[in-house]
Amino acid sequence: MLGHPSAALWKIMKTHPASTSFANNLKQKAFIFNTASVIGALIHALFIVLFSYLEQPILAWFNVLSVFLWLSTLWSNKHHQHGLSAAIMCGEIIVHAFLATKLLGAEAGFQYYLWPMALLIVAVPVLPVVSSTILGILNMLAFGVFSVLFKVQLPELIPHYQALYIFNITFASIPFILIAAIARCLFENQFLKISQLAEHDELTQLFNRRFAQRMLQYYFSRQKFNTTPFCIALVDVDNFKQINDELGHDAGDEALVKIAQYLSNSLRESDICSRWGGEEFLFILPNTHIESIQKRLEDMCAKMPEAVQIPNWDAPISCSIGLVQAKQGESLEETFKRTDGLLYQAKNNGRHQVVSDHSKDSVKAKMSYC
Ligand SMILES: Nc1nc2c(ncn2[C@@H]2O[C@H](COP(=O)(O)OP(=O)(O)OP(=O)(O)O)[C@@H](O)[C@H]2O)c(=O)[nH]1
Repeated sequence: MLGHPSAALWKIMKTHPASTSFANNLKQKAFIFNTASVIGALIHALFIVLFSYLEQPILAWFNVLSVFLWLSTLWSNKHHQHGLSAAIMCGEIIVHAFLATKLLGAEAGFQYYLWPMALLIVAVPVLPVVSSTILGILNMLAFGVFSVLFKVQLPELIPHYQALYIFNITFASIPFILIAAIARCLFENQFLKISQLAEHDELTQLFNRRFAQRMLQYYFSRQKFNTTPFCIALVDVDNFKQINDELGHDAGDEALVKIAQYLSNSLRESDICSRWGGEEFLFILPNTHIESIQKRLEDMCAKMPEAVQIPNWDAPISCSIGLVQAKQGESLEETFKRTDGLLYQAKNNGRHQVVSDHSKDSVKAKMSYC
């Protein structure tokens, strides 16, 4: 069973390899790993020169091998074998840090490269979380052991050590910060994309019913402690079936998009305009009394036929609205039932109007050209 949302997403991506999320995911991983491969190969090429200068032939020759290993990860990245790339990089860094700290001592600072490696392997999801955490811990264990165990082996190199130490700390910390920044950007981007998909209606780009329901629950839960009034309006497009029947479903969709734009543009920024389903929309209007909002909705309703027009359709496109102000102590279901009842009245009264519970006897605010 897939309990966690990311597990569900992972399953979708695996079952539908052509999906955008899967392609984006591969692209992002390939970008991170290709960057790591190139930077890794360059730094190790630099180390060949450095170790030759320090007369450390074992380390110089090992770095020749390292350059090939890091370049070989470009091949595994190309074939989306990022787990293999991570294993090669991780293995190389551990052996390299071991050799360098053993031969030069921990003061040379080569063990610090284990930090960005640990971060890369844990932060970028190329291996299952347990394996990557174990590998990350292994890197950090190696860091601790090498730092404690290996003392300076070649005292004559001491004048170089400060420069070497600063060089290593710098080159180890740059990828560390970079990986953290990339991981954060990816997380934020993906979070935004997923929230956008989860909370918005695909056709109209308005908030969807799920989001509106959550917001309704939020405002109702707050109402117990807060006396700020808020209103709800249920908006239903009039005779929409005719548009679909006569012009086809695509023209109907086009009309819905235009209607949605018009409705949401007519509200304040703090109001929530959602697609409740089909040709029905729900407004949540916080911090507002019914007296002030009713006039605005009447205006919106009156101007709609002029504002919303689609090709080959001369009949006015209008809507009917049921509007209520939430009452203290009333449940969400009861309030919603009232709103639905007023919308029903608006339809029965001839459509293209706002009916609210503004006055005691449910004032009907009928538009001049109904
Ligand atoms: N094109 C399109 N049509 C939709 C969509 N969702 C619902 N509809 C159509 O909206 C129409 C709703 O019809 P009805 O419930 O009879 O309502 P109506 O014709 O608007 O009549 P009244 O509400 O009584 O004024 C149906 O034809 C649905 O197929 C959609 O996403 N796209």
